[in-house]
Amino acid sequence: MFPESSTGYSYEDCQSTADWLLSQTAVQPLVGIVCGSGMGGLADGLKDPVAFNYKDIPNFPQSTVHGHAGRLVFGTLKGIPCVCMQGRFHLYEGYAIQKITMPMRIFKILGVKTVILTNAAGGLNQDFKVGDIMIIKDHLNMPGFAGNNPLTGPNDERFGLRFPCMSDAYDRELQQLALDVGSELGFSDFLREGVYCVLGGPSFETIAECRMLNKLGADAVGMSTVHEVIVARHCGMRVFALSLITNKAVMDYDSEEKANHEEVLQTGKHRAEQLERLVSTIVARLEHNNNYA
Ligand SMILES: O=P(O)(O)O[C@H]1O[C@H](CO)[C@@H](O)[C@H]1O
Ligand code: HPA
Repeated sequence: MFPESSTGYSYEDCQSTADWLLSQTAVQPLVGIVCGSGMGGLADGLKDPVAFNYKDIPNFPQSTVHGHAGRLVFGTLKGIPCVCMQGRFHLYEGYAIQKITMPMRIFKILGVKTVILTNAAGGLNQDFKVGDIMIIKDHLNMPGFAGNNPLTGPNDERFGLRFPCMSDAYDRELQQLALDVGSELGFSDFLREGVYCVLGGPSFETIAECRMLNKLGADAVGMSTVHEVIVARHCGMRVFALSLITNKAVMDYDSEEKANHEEVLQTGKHRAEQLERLVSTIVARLEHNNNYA
């Protein structure tokens, strides 16, 4: 039904990739970061970086999307050991859903406790502006409604439960921490909270689809993150996620606007510096609160 839908990576495959990585770097990451489209600069903030091209990592898929460099970078952020995906995988690249989410299981075996995911998204909420940063409080998993869920297939209890809860997917303490940090940094004017909806892509949404998604309760729409969140929660890591609103979803037949990937990458560049400060300050506070678990 879906590409290689029943064949994920085994626990042993993930373990051997994690062992290979740990044999090449002294960094034992506590925080895992995923960079969204055009947000790869987050990884450039890591101190004493050790970087691996995805093509050199055993079992790793390759990045095929412009704006996703395809490197796994280890290093420290404000003294905290981190690993950063400079480029993620998407369903529309043709990978099985188990493959695009496999890095979350590698994170877990590496010792990561908290995952911070970022993405570029179209704003459906009419109050949102391009350049706003939305703290994700919940999601709508549209591919999941059609049966395409990354946990499909045999369940390995070493990763987690057959039926994991998702009502607490986005850690509430971390959402509050991000609001506090955003306020201290003077970012409150462009910091929002909302519901992220994932679609398969790669075509952008029609006007009717955007209207429908907004009516269903989505504030932003994109083509990533949710699958990673499900797998990260399944194996017990804490999750914080945010969307950069890179474009306004077109909701009006009189509009001349057309969604395009160049605009998405451009907006990422404009907000890069603030995004990096927000994420690195949150990471530093994780240490302060000692709230890794
Ligand atoms: O979600 P990220 O990886 O940030 O990328 C977003 O930007 C791309 C579309 O411009 C899509 O891949 C969408 O999901
Ligand atoms: O408008 C969008 N739709 C879907 N994915 C996206 N990623 C960035 N912007 C968008």
